[in-house]
Amino acid sequence: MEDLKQVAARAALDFIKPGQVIGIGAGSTMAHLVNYLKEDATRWKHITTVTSSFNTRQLLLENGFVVKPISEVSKLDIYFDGCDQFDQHLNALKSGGGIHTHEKLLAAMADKFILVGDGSKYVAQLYTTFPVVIELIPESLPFVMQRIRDLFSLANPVLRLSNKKDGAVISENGNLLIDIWFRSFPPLDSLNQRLKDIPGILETSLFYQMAQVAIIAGKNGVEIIRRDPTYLI
Ligand SMILES: O=C(CO)[C@H](O)[C@H](O)COP(=O)(O)O
Repeated sequence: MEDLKQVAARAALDFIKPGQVIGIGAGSTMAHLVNYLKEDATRWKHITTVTSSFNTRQLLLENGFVVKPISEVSKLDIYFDGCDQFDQHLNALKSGGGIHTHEKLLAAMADKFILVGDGSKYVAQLYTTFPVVIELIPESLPFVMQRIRDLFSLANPVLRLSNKKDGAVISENGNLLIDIWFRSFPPLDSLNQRLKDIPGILETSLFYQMAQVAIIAGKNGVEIIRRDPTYLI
């Protein structure tokens, strides 16, 4: 039997047209999407894919899809991705994977950025159960830590460490990651800019008003949510 992530992934197929350039993000929901594309390979063999994720790339290649490097693409028809959590305005936290810089790049270059997930991801407003993650250049670590503590008195910035090897997690760009644990979120509309104004910080895992559409699978079926109700899908 399909679980809800599979149901959401299957519903995503309705948005794709053969021949399109499709971005696919990270996580188990995106793996289900790749599997569904593979199941109907004759229909989907002519799509070109681009991905922010090492694991998704491996899966796409194993299943015979064309995968273009991000560095060769400036525009996508659609970017699909999961998230940790998103709210009614489709603001999303994409903190778990630590690959938000590439994810945000793909989201920004897509005509449509579509969040895909099961109903547990959809919350009235974002909770601080997930951190906001920042990617920063290694040299800036002590400065950025201090500046975050100065700017946000109730924030706890924690360097992300690897549990599979000694030392810090190194991003795909050779940088460090800091998980910023907020007791309550500062206003979301200015949070990205306040963080990115700190020299050394490259990008944050808060996707503020970026997604146009969300596909959510719940007990009562699939719901399609648009950030702007007049947006044509
Ligand atoms: O945001 C993400 C990575 O940063 C993933 O998309 C998110 O963790 C969703 O994973 P899953 O589909 O397994 O629930």
